[in-house]
Order: sequence, then C-alpha cells, then structure tokens
Amino acid sequence: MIIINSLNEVKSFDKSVVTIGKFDGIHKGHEVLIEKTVNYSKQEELTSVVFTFKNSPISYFSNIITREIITEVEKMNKLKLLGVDVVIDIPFNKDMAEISAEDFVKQILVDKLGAKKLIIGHDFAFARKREGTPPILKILGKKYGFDVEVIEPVVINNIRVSSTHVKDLIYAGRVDEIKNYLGRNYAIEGTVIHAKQLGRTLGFPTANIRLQENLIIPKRGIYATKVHIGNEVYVGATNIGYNPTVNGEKMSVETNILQFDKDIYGKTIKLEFLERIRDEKKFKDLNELKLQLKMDTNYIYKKYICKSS
Ligand SMILES: Cc1cc2nc3c(=O)[nH]c(=O)nc-3n(C[C@H](O)[C@H](O)[C@H](O)COP(=O)(O)O)c2cc1C
Ligand SMILES: Nc1ncnc2c1ncn2[C@@H]1O[C@H](COP(=O)(O)OP(=O)(O)O)[C@@H](O)[C@H]1O
Repeated sequence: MIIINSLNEVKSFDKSVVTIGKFDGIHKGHEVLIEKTVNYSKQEELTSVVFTFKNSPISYFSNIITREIITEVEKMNKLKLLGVDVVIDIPFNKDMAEISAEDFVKQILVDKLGAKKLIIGHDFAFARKREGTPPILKILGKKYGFDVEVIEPVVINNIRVSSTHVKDLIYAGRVDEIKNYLGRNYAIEGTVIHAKQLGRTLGFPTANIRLQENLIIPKRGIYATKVHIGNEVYVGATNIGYNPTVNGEKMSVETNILQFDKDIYGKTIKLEFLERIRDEKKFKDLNELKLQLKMDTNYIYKKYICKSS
C-alpha cells in the first residue's frame, strides 16, 4: 500500500476507483465502503484509492483539537489489511475547505487520480460549504466521465453505524457495546510512567500510562481490560480517574494487571476496554480501597480468566 501525504506528491494515476472520507475508527460502515472499493478495483483492474484526512474537518473549522477513535498508525494498518492500493492522507486545510466541488472533481479526482468510479456513503458531503453531496457528484460524474455509487448506511441494532455513535459510547463508558459497531473493542495505548508508587504497598501495583493527546479517553470509572504488552496479552483492572481516596489531583489511567509481576516502566501497553464495572469512589481509608480492589479484581478474574480458560 502506498501512502501519500501531500497532493503535490500525487503522480497521475491511470485509472482508479476512489472513496473519500475521514474514516475515523474504520468502523463497520467504513469497512463496507472500503471493501466495495477494493473489490471493484480488482474486478475492473483499477487502482483502489482511499482519500482521507489527517485531522477532522470539525477541528479545522472550530480550531480545537478533536479526539479520535483510532490513531494514524492503526488506521493505515487497517486500510492495508483491507487491501487498499493507495491512501492519500492529507491535512484538512484551507485549500480543502475552500475548493468547489467541481474543482475538486476536475483537478483532483479526474486529472490527478484518473477516477473511473467514486464510491461514497449516503451522507457524504465535501468541498466548499459541503456542496459536494451525492446528487451533485452524480451530475459531475456524468460531466467528467466517472460513475458514482452511493452506499446505504449499515444499520446494526436499529442504529446507523457512525463514528459519532462510537464516540458517544466511549464518552458514556458503554464500552461493551462498541464491538458491535466498530468491529473490535475500543483501545488506547501509552507508555508506562512512574506515579506515586503507592499501588505496590496496597498489594495492587498499577501501571500508569502517559496519555496520547488525540484519542478519546473513556468516561471515568473502573473497567475490565485486555492488556497488550508486546505480543503478550493479559487481563487487567483499569481505573480512569483522579484517585479521590488519596486526594489525587491529576487524571490518570492505571491498570493492575492480573497474574503479572514485571517491571514495565517505559514500555508501551495497549488497553482494550471490555466492560465498565463501576464509578470511582472516595473511600474512608486505604483499607476500604484495598477491599474494593480485591472485589474488582476477583470479579474480573472470574469473568475474564476463569471462564475463558
Ligand atoms: C481497579 C482499580 C480501581 C480503583 N478504584 C479506585 C476508587 O474507587 N477510588 C480511588 O480513590 N482510587 C481508586 N483506584 C486508584 C488507587 O487509588 C491507586 O491505584 C492508588 O492510589 C495507587 O496509585 P499509584 O499507581 O500512583 O501508586 C483504583 C485503582 C484500580 C487499579
Ligand atoms: N501486576 C502488575 N500490574 C501493574 N504493574 C505491575 C504489576 N506488577 C509489577 N508492576 C510494575 O509496577 C509498577 C506499578 O507499581 P506502583 O507501586 O503502582 O507504582 P507507580 O505509582 O509508579 O505506578 C508498574 O508500572 C510495573 O512496572
């Protein structure tokens, strides 16, 4: 798979089938679009092109950094696994916000990408004032000689699969529902850093991670997680919160890894969120916190280690 990070780097393609979008998360709806693009490219011997943006148009217009569902690296990995030939992965900037739909079609889709077909979602709209809607693109397709296929939304449990729905579930802590729409559990990763070193004295050491700025942090609370360290996978009890019992001031994401006893400071770990168990509480003292930690880890052990082995 070739990744192109600037429109200036695009050498003209002969013939291609193109899909366009932010594709945050590469959820089940995105997968359908991308699979159709790849299948059509094979059938018609065209180059499959995914045209996507590094940042969300919302972040460009509102000037705030929006948090996302997937990292750039993971997004590229997923596109590669789906069999895409070329990814054009560029910043959504002034040029993109101000170009007219017709100029985009002519200058980019036709002249640079040699598009013979454009596959888009039903709610897709791009270019200046979002004027590039499916009906307009169909008219432009006729004028410039390419087909436009509009894909109906994927509906699961009566819900239209969307990045917004997945984000809402993450913000609400409803992580056990996410797999239905995203096709996988929601995950974040980070480097293990030093913290108060109190965990070990309680008998529950917790690997604290430095947070990535761009991924969404689920709602505060205690979660059952799958913990990936290199190629190894463990089960964990993760707390996202402020540690009110010890009057913590900073938000932390920390995980007690079950059946594990190694120094992993400096390593990168990935946390896959399986289930939200409870809210974070302020306990009377450390003994009460410790009792609760025993209950949390017992529950997780029984459900995710005993039952699966
Ligand atoms: C599964 C789990 C649940 C936790 N629940 C709470 C809680 O409800 N309230 C709280 O104040 N701290 C909670 N903590 C955080 C502990 O206060 C924290 O692990 C302890 O202060 C050690 O911090 P350290 O890693 O900085 O040494 C929890 C930690 C874990 C791993
Ligand atoms: N089962 C375990 N779960 C999490 N961390 C562990 C475990 N066993 C050993 N460790 C190590 O202990 C560290 C956490 O100990 P802790 O006393 O909570 O210190 P800190 O406050 O610096 O996080 C982890 O970063 C990791 O290197």
